[in-house]
Amino acid sequence: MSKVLVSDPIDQAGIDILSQVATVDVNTGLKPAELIEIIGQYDALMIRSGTRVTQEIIEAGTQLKIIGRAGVGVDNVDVPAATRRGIVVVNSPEGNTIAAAEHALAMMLSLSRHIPDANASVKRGEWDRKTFVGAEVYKKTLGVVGLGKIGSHVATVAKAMGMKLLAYDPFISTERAEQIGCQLVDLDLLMQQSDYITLHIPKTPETTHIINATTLAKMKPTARIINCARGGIIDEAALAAAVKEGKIAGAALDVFESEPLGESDLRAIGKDIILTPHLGASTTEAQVNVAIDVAEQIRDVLLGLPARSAVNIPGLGPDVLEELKPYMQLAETLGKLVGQLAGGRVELLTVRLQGELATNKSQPLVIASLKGLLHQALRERVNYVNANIEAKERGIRVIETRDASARDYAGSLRLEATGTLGTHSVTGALLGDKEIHLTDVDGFPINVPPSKYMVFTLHRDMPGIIGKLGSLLGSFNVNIASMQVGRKIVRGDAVMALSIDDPLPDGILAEITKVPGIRDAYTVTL
Ligand SMILES: NC(=O)c1ccc[n+]([C@@H]2O[C@H](COP(=O)([O-])OP(=O)(O)OC[C@H]3O[C@@H](n4cnc5c(N)ncnc54)[C@H](O)[C@@H]3O)[C@@H](O)[C@H]2O)c1
Ligand SMILES: O=C(O)CC[C@@H](O)C(=O)O
Repeated sequence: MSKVLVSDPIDQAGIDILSQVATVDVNTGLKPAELIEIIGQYDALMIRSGTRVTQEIIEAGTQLKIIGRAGVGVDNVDVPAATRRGIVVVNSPEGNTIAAAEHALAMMLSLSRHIPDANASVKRGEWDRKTFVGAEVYKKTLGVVGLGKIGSHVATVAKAMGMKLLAYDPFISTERAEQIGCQLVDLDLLMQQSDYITLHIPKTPETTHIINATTLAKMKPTARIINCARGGIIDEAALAAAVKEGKIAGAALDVFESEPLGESDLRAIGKDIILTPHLGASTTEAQVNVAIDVAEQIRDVLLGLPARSAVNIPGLGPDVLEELKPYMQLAETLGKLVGQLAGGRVELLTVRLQGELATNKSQPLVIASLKGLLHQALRERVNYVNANIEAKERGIRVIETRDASARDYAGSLRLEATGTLGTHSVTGALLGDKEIHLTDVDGFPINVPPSKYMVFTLHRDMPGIIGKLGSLLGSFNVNIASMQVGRKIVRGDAVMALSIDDPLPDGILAEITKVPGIRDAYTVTL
């Protein structure tokens, strides 16, 4: 049975799902060295934001197939390192959207009405109605930085509260922003004109300290800023100084450059700064959503099924997978075949989508072709996650072409591999939408279903050659299951495809090429 380590607190609903297929160990609060020590026994790791999955941990996780992040941000996972190792990284892109958006809205209202400090003052026995005079958000301008899932929900609710909306998001169309009721502006204008600014962007090299002393200086002295996205998007030292010096009216932070928050000037500022300990996703509803979402994906991957929200398998969403799955199997088989025919080191792979297939997304088919091509060298180490990287690292160039006019089959796929030993090509199609057939090898038309063990020959089409090959294989006790010859002209060059019941014993390939008329022979395991 597979083993799953859950290293941050997750809802029981997730544990129940994982337990259907695996032994689940919940072991939270581990130090990095402790995690490194035990991770080697596990097939899957499920985390929230508390566990930092570094390259070292990934390298120690020799059995790991999947890392599941019960939440949105995967910035606590070294995704490139996981990808290199072929480990799928999944998240829950939508499970806590509402929770995080509502936390940002709560922060905005708490800031404008000083609720945390007013509450603390009453609890201390005071009745101070002067210190806590607030401001209304109605008719004020909210600047939303990042108009994705959370930013859009914040904007929609804020609009209903009568706020005017500005947004900065270079990857969102004006039409989309207008649908939500936002005017798209650049960051400078947003900083200058907003009364409240709320951040909903990922932490990337571009967004790190995107809010700094210079950008903060552009804000109105009455304006307030909220960060429920990621620590490090705001320069905390610059923010503390801006609030302390009255350059801006206040700030509310749920996330920090380093978590848990250590020594910080932010703690020393009174009612104008509100701090929460990364609570954006901490609602009962969100925790059930993300736990179920991610646990289901871990379960599926452990059962050999695809994950629906893998962050490191480009272009392989659930809809694409469903539609292209049979063609991906075709691509992988053709990749295995052409790689073995080419032998040696392949330098160039040309993937041609033909007929109906020409209108489809090519990326999944390229990934599957590369997975097949690299199987010979990497075996189980290559998968949909790392096939592209492994190919790049080996210097394999990929060219994608399309030919919608190729109509022999509804849709077909042609792979051509050029390597140190020459060029070979194979074409395949699906019969009845499912059954894989090889329809061409090295330009010679054939029509055979691939089988596990095959032999291909390039020979002259002449009387007696098939019989001689049959007798030779028979003399070595090799049983032929099927045989087909493809030729372009009578008594010209031809290709023979043989399916055999067992692997070809060592040394026989050389004997085959000694048969008069046979120029080349290849053995293939699919
Ligand atoms: N506090 C929490 O507990 C909590 C909970 C959930 C999510 N989050 C964080 O909230 C953030 C937003 O999550 P989401 O689900 O809305 O993500 P999302 O991917 O739906 O939206 C992010 C938006 O940011 C935009 N963006 C990317 N780079 C940008 C840049 N340089 N400048 C401006 N815009 C940019 C994208 O175009 C996208 O529209 C993430 O950082 C996520 O990790 C925090
Ligand atoms: O795990 C958490 O509680 C935080 C999750 C949140 O930061 C996210 O990115 O989804």
